[in-house]
Amino acid sequence: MTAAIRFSDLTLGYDRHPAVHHLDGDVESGSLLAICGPNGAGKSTLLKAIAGSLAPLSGSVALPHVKTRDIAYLPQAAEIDKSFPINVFDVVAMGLWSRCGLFGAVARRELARVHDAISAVGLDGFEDRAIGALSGGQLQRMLFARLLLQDAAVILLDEPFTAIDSKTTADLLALVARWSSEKRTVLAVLHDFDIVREHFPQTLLLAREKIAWGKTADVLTPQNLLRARSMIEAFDRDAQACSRAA
Ligand SMILES: Nc1ncnc2c1ncn2[C@@H]1O[C@H](COP(=O)(O)OP(=O)(O)OP(=O)(O)O)[C@@H](O)[C@H]1O
Repeated sequence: MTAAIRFSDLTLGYDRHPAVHHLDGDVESGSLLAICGPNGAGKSTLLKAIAGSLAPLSGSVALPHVKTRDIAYLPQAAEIDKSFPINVFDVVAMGLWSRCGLFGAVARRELARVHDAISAVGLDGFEDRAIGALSGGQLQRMLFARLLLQDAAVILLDEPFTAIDSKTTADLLALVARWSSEKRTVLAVLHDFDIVREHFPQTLLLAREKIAWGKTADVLTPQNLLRARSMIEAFDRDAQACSRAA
């Protein structure tokens, strides 16, 4: 197997308070991996480290065959500033930044690609709409259009279907399936186990450390889920350092 992402004794945290402890393992290139776990388990923290926006406290996360520009990251909806005065077209066009530069003009030939991406997520006619005037589902469709244009080898999705209706979820899951068929590596933080069981062959169950990682049916067992919950409930918020030896 070729590893797209390699975790080596990875410990992550904020102000030296660990949030993810001693994670080891490889994410296989082209795999479709769900990251599950209770609130506060460290799932978003892990995606941020893979995206390169959070440096490890110790250990490493490596993407041996992937350039930084080849990672696309969809943050949680709560992290998007909807008051920013920008329209749908311009947000989606930002998906081209690795080719045009962040503030570069979109070349004429690229305009069609932006329109195609907007169309692919069902937002035809919304090009000039300010993002503050989009519904939650429309906003998520727009962000998926941007991901489409990024054309990345590794795609990180943080709770992509939270508060999204079933039709929009189904449409966006079809895009995830398309990315997977194109052999891209897709990691998604998800709370809906029905979606995970149906659409994600592999799962990492996290509760500040790895509880289980492998085939989804083997990971999402009542025993593992109970263990994950009790790990989070037992967590000492004031702990300065990891209690396990590195
Ligand atoms: N910027 C930050 N500064 C300090 N602590 C943080 C920060 N972000 C997250 N944390 C803490 O790190 C721990 C893991 O948070 P994280 O957001 O990764 O969890 P999660 O599994 O994604 O949770 P949820 O399901 O609630 O989104 C939590 O205890 C959280 O309070």
